Amino acid sequence: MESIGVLLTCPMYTNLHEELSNRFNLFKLWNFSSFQSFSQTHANSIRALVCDTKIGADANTIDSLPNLEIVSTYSVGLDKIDLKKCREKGIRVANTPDVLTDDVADLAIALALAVFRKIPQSDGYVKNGLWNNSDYPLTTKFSGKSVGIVGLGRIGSAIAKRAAAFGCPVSYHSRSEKSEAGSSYKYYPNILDLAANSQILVVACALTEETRHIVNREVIDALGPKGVIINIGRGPIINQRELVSALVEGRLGGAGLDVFEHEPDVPEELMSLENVVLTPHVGTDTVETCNDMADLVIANLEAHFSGKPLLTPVL
Ligand SMILES: O=CC(=O)O
Repeated sequence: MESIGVLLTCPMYTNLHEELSNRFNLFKLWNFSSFQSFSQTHANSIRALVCDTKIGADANTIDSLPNLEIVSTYSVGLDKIDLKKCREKGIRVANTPDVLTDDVADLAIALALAVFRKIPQSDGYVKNGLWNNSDYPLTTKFSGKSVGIVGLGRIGSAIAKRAAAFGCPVSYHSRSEKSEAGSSYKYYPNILDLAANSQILVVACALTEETRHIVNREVIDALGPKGVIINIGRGPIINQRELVSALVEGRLGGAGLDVFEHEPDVPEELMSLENVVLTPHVGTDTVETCNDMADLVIANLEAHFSGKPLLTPVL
């Protein structure tokens, strides 16, 4: 397969780069001054595109690569890929579901614990030598808080399982009621009702046109001044302007955020808030999971170019 041209849209995980270049004729887009300068010379060579949550495959990129057959994304999220265009042009798409579910669900719970128990602040308290002066102030209990999950897919379900183990009653909102959730989790057809009946709202759905800004001012206000939002999905699912003003004005109790509307830019106002814990979109970023994701990206490419079924097809 050494002659097959594969384009990597941006730096991802070095093991993935190495494994790809061992098997394919790998082009790294960031080694060129612009997409135009790359495509003028190499567009015809590219039969596969490997992208991720930072730089995906938009309509222009897809149209500029006349021999593109497959997009294999190093992510479960598909919001950076123009799926309509891929469908129109018969381009296959594969992603990396399942292997990353545990890590993202773990981070959701970790963020909730960090916000309620003020783990980053109490760590700073010890490291800054303040413990000798006085005990750390009391925090808030996480176990037993009602958790509302937006999106009960693979990751949402894994969060639900974890939250239930902490004694948290779990409810959810999604497009339709999930039969497999049975009587364990209460379904709310309306996200406002979910927020009004939850102490913690966890955003775990995919970003689509329907879910963009689904968490708006009304939803935030329904959660209220003691409520906490956790977002491990995508930034634009929450109206970030409304989130920031609710936090600054004390209309929302706190937030644990791994994703942002214009990442890596993070609103300045969030930096100094005690009730906010921020992580830089690292939900899947453990060595174990990144190795599994990289293996899946490559396995999908190899399957495609050997005429075998994709392991995790989207299209
Ligand atoms: O955000 C991470 C992913 O979509 O894999």
